[in-house]
This record gives sequence, C-alpha cells and structure tokens, in this order.
Amino acid sequence: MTSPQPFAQRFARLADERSPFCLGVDPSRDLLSKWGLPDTAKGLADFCERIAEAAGERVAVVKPQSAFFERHGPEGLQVLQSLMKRFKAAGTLALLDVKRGDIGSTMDAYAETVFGAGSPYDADAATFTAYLGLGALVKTMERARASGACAFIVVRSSNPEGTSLQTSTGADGRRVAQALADGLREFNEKSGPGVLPAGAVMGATLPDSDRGVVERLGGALMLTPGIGAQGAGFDDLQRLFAGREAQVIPTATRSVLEAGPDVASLRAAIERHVEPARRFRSGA
Ligand SMILES: O=C(O)c1cc(=O)[nH]c(=O)n1[C@@H]1O[C@H](COP(=O)(O)O)[C@@H](O)[C@H]1O
Repeated sequence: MTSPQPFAQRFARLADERSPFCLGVDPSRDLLSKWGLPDTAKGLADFCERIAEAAGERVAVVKPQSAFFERHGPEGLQVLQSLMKRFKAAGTLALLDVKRGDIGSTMDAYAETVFGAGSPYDADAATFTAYLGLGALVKTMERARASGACAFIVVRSSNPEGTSLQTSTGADGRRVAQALADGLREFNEKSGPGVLPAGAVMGATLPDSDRGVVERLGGALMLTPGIGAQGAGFDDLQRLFAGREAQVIPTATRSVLEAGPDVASLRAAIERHVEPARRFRSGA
C-alpha cells in the first residue's frame, strides 16, 4: 500500500492552484437565525449546502467547528460528516476544528475518531490543545503522520485570554508557547523532510513579540485565525509571518458567513478573502 501524500504537500499544491485561504464554518444559533434558518439539524444542513455551493473549488481548506454541530446531537454530527465528505470530494482539505486535549490513552481514542481512512471523519487535519502536555499528543501526531494528515496544536491562540498562560515561564526557563513550538519543530524534524505532521495554531492577532515563537516552529504549517471578526487583517499576516508565507493558512469564519444567506453574496465575501490570501502567499 502506498502511504498517503502528506497534508503539507497537498496544501501547497491547492494553495498554488486555488488560494491558501481556509474557510471556517461556524453555524451558530445567531447565524442560523440571521440566515432565516431553524435552529435544528435540518437548518444546519441547509446552511452547509449554501456554503458548499458558494465555496465551490475556491478555497484550499474548509474548517468546520465541531461545537456548532455537536450541539444538535447525533443528527448534527451526521451533517458534519456529510459536509466534510462533500468538500473532500471537491478536492478541498477538511480540517476538523475540535481542539481536543486529554491524557495519552484518551487522546488515542480521539485520534482514531478523526484520522485515517475508515475513521468516522477521515479528516485531513484537526485541532488539539496541549494543556495536558505535548507528550500526551505524541501518538495523535504519529497517527496524523501515518494518515497523511496534520495535527494543529494551539501554540498562541487568537483570543486575549490565552496570553498569560501561553506566555508564562516554565521550569526550564522557556515560555509555554516557546516550549510547544520547539516540541512541534522537533517532531517534524524526526518525521523527515516535507512531511510536517505537526502544525501550529498562531493567532493573526498576536503582537510582534511572538515573532520569536514563529521562528522556533521551523517549517511547521501555521493556521492563523483572528482575521475579520477578531480584528486582525491580512496586513497582520505580513507583520507576523514575513518570510514564512508558504507555511501560513489564513483563515476567517464570521467575516465571510455574515454575508449569507445569499449564495452570490457569500461567494463575493469568499473572494474578498481569497484574493488577499493569494497575494500574501506570493509575497506581493
Ligand atoms: O483553531 C481555531 O480555528 C481557532 C484558534 C484560535 O486561537 N482562535 C479561534 O478563534 N479559532 C476558531 O476560529 C473560529 C472563529 O473565527 P472568526 O469567526 O474568524 O473570528 C472559531 O471556530 C474558533 O474556535
């Protein structure tokens, strides 16, 4: 059996062909109501249908936030599965935003849920948190590697509440975010050139002082939420990630979805993100 092509390589190809932009899908109660849809699994399915129509093959990655599907119970999870299948069939990478983080044995079960052919989601990538230690996520990263997927671990989140914890100093003198960045870089180095199964979440809202964390990540891919509704813009990507453009997956959610429910307006909002994301990647 040939091993699956690593996420990093599939992303690079799509980012060049389409755009590196990652469209978030957060069908919150508020958005369902603004779109005139019922707060039910059926409303969720209609919401997703419009997004799939509007996105077509314009974006490299789609990132559904599991929470907004989980709140509808098993029927919501079926809608999530269908959405991911539909995007994957269109050649788009499906990144499941679940931010799981637990002890190693429990993480193994989460990893089996999200990664690998035959798993319930067969996600191309997923998000995790390392509050229980990066060591507890090693098997998750290994499973991502074996499945050609990428495990994105929160290093510096986009929200202001994360700063004091993530910048606090550990027993070895390194800040928490620095130690995590070193750990991800080391895992990627051991995985061989270009495989990069460990990615980092690095908010687009971060201050310049986080440039050092970016450097410590080596070649890791970076998912960069915070554009739009959280106040960051594409100019912040230039400020934070200059010289590392090819590693960045710019993502936005509410600033696109608020243009709905009209499919043409949604498509125009996607284009307003796709274009600057392309320019950023090309270094223009
Ligand atoms: O992993 C994420 O995508 C993420 C990490 C982070 O640090 N901050 C953050 O807002 N997100 C997610 O990004 C989405 C919100 O994006 P916006 O609507 O563009 O602000 C939510 O689904 C968040 O869970």
